[in-house]
Amino acid sequence: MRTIEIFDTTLRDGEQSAGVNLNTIEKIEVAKQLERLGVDVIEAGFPAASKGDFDAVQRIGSTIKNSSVTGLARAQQRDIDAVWESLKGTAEPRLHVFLATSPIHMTHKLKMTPDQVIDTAVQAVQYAKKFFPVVQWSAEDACRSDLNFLVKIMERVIDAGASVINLPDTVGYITPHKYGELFRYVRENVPNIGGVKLSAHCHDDLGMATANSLAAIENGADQIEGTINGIGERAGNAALEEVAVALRIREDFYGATTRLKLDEIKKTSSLVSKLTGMRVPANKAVVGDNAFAHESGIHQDGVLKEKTTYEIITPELIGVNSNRLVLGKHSGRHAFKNKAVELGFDLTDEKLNEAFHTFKDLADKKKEIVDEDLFSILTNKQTEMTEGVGFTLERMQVQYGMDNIPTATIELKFEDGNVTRLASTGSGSVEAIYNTIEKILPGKSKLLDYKINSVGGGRDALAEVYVRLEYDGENTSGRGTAQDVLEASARAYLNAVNRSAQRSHSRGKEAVQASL
Ligand SMILES: CC(=O)SCCNC(=O)CCNC(=O)[C@H](O)C(C)(C)COP(=O)(O)OP(=O)(O)OC[C@H]1O[C@@H](n2cnc3c(N)ncnc32)[C@H](O)[C@@H]1OP(=O)(O)O
Ligand SMILES: CC(C)C(=O)C(=O)O
Ligand SMILES: [Mg+2]
Repeated sequence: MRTIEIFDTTLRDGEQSAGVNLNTIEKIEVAKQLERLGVDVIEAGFPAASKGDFDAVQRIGSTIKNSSVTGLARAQQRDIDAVWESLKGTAEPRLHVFLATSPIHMTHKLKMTPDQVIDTAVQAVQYAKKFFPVVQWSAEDACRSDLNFLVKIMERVIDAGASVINLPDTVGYITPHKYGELFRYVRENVPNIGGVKLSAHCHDDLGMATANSLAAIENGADQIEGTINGIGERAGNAALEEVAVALRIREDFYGATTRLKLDEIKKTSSLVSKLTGMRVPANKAVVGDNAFAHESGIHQDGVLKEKTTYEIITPELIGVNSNRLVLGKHSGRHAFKNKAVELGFDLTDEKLNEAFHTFKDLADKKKEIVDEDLFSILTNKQTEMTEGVGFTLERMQVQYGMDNIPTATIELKFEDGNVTRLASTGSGSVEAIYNTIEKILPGKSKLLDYKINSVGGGRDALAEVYVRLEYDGENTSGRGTAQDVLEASARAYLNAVNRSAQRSHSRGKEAVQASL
């Protein structure tokens, strides 16, 4: 049985999803969960893109021990240096460097001739090899590239030292049969390809990312790139959980496996969904809420008689816990801590204690506490921002009546301890809240997007709100959880503003350090 390496790019290509913006603490949590899932490589970011990306890659590189960590670079010394600076202390620093090879990209975007593209790619790989033991080179837009040109440039970058070659379907254009042919063709025609790993990187613009990845495996790909829940640029990337579970369920056909611990899939999916605010559709393969639900009589009858009539994947395979009722208001710290560990959290005693109090408060108000509630409480605690930056919601009162104008009165505490209380109206309760908050805040803000989900089920479920804002000219996003939708809405707004404040705070600290 062949083992396919899994290259996860949730934190790089996945974070390129419109509206997704993870901070360093959140990225570290995702990376730790990817490590538990057992991915071979974590692409942690694009260090040259920003100071925030650089820091996140550096911190992930020093935190993660059981997966390789890599960073993306353009074929430029500056970008390669940034990846090296961020990863040089790690056990096996890896570089992922790319350059487009399709006529469309070379002509219109890079404004380079094919020969210039070859020279640039070769120089970048040669330069990178001075530092990195493993260099992966990607032919961006490989699937719209001329085959002979691909063979020629691959031969040159392999000579220059690239040991992994990725053939991305950057715009999700190719079909499974053609993608398979591409892998076979380069294996048979690039003279120095022996010993080089071939990687597939698919996008889902035509809904074929998983099928294309599997076709690549059938035709000799050694590594599959993708993201959790298939998030990513435009329609997203190949969903790694789909590829891995397809390999397991159709082992008979593919004869290939991965090192993933499949029972960590559900947890990883929930974490990525929660932190990015990108909800997994109920009908999504493998991780959707309905993936194991049987609705119609004939199906239910079949499943009751024999599960395999309508179930090809068991919930247990991906770590779905059928025992949903776990803790209640009479539970103590030990049971809570056990459950936190079982759910994959490693909080400090102090944070665990704070999370326990939040759980107890919720248990007083809510009939049943389910895994989703605990997951939400613990993730919020684990990814909580540094104390003392931003604004705190002290009090809120909202008046709503069908014949009245909704009015919100809000008290916010500033970083320096000052408290401001104001009231304002709006056409609805949430708008009244946001108008009031905007009046109090010193910066100028504009709401760009608002989403609300319930956590778990039942009429007393927690509400989780995601917002995207422009605050002081910068795009930011935030999330808030509370039992009341209005409180969750206010908390999400303030969380977005505080994340923006924290970024300016870090920039300010760096400027002071640089001037010393
Ligand atoms: C298919 C993919 O997913 S590619 C990865 C996409 N990810 C990102 O873009 C990460 C976020 N990006 C950024 O922060 C910025 O775009 C930066 C910091 C990388 C670059 O910013 P800027 O220097 O302002 O350039 P800008 O983004 O406007 O344009 C990209 C430039 O890189 C060039 N370029 C694009 N790809 C490559 C490459 N692989 N190698 C070398 N140059 C490249 C473009 O031709 C363009 O050059 P030009 O300025 O000479 O026209
Ligand atoms: C940078 C490369 C690998 C990429 O993301 C793509 O081509 O889709
Ligand atoms: Mg991509």
